[in-house]
Amino acid sequence: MLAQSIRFTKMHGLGNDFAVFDAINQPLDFNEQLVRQLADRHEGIGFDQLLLVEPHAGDDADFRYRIFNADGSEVEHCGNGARCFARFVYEQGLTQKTRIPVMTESGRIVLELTADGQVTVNMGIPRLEPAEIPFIFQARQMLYTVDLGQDAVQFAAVSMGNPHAVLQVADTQAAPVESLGASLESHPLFPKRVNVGFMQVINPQQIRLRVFERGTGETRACGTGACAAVVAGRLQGLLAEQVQVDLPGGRLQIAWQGEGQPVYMTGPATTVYTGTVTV
Ligand SMILES: N[C@@H](CCC[C@H](N)C(=O)O)C(=O)O
Repeated sequence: MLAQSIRFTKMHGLGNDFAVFDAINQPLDFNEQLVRQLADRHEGIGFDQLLLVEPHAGDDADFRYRIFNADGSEVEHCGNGARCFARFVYEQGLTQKTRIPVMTESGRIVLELTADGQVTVNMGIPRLEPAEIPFIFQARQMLYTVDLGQDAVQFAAVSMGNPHAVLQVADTQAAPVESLGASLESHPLFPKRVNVGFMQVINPQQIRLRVFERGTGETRACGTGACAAVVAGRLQGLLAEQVQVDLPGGRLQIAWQGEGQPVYMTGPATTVYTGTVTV
């Protein structure tokens, strides 16, 4: 096959980094192996996720937003990526709108570029039934206990379009993010694997959070993880409607009125550089 040079933009949301590709103006054909190769931080571009901007057929959204983890798996949603997606389509002149409806694998979300340079995303309504996460458990519970061999762990399970387990910890600095994150990520009770958040409640308006992401490992920030943690914390009566989430890479504002309502996420989206890569 002939080598092809393709344009991309390197972006990040609080240090959760992306290569964003415009698949409207250039022909692209990614597969799992190519994504892994491009994600390699020594031999590729290096990123946590690859984001694809595609046309959307239908008038319910302006674009199709696709997401691939660094391990090549295609996933349903990415919150930090959604903010970068909005900045990308606006900066590249693919839209003049500042309120942009996009279609993801898990449904329609709305991205809004705000006057202060931030991006607010209506992240949709969280799903809590085990089958919707998906999580193999008979009935919905506020907290689930799962045996991991020597230890039993307790967590809340939330789908923000993608699956999350949220554990409460006394101190995120001391939390076993790598070891426990990896064991839960691929636990057989989560047939599509899971993102694992470690949440420290500072007060009802503030949490600290570290996330071991499915298909990537620990990232500096996880937008859907921040939403899932606030949903889990609110359902347990620990958090207020507006919560500041402090991640290793910086701060997100999350707002959730309660069950049946969408979650709103606000934070920055940064363009780093534009380049070409030959594949
Ligand atoms: N970094 C993301 C989430 C990316 C997808 C996730 N790893 C998954 O597999 O569901 C975010 O900001 O939400």
